[in-house]
Amino acid sequence: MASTAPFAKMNGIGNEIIVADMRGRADQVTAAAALALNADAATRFDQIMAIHDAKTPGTAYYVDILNSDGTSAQACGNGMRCVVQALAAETGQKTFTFETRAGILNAREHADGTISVDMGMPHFGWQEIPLAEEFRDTRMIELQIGPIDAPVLHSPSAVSMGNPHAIFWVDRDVWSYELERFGPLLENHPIFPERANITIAEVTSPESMIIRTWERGAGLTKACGSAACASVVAAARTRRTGRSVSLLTPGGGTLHVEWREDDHVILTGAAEWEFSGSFDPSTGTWARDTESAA
Ligand SMILES: N[C@@H](CCC[C@H](N)C(=O)O)C(=O)O
Repeated sequence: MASTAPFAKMNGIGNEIIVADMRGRADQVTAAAALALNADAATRFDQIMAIHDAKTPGTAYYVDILNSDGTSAQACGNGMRCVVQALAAETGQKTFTFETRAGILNAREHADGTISVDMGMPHFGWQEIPLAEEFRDTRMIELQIGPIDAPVLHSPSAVSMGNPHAIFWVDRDVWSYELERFGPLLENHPIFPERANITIAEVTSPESMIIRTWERGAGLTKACGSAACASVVAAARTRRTGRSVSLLTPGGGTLHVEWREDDHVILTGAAEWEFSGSFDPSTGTWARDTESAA
């Protein structure tokens, strides 16, 4: 294997993450490597979080995010928690400032091992999300799926958390919807020029909801952190919940999201290491560390 980089297979409450250590190197994880890693059951992932040397003074690292289809993403809340856990274990530090395509973000590991990531401010303008046509009010946009006179899902809220999200509100079991069928159609709908992450959300109280997400570039996942943030912001904007909400996700894990009065959205939850190895960032060829678990 040529010029390998260390990686850790991790998960953020079930969101499958590869944390790749690209520090001290000038190359990138290629789309071909992402596709190869995702094709192997042992390294199948939803996102790769590639940690690079910092580009901007005041930040510790630049984090590049790749979806399992090889495309780039601006934000990944669950992946950022995995990055923090890996770096905290290595350095003993508890707080970090990162740069991503979406901008600078801060994160902290708490004494109980949970991690909070400041996901920045949400954006609601149709050009910021982006949408393909003008919607003055993105709390509810015109979009539906299913029969025209009896849509199965309709009128989602649209939000940017650095990446595009559409939240469809439902009042019955989120599992009763065929998200695996509707997800790809909605992700690639012409209204979303950069595609979108598609979430079905059931509000269960002013402080709780259940969500399922079809992720742009990754499909159905066990959790999506930026979708949790987008769902809470959209729910609070439409007076469905308050600004501090716990979310049950498909993997059975819980995330907590607080939309602070200063407009920043804080995502809190757990992260878990599974095993470590090394890989070729240009091809995805990999080997497991011999002392690794599982
Ligand atoms: N799993 C992530 C979101 C990943 C990015 C997304 N698929 C996109 O392309 O925007 C999370 O935890 O936020």
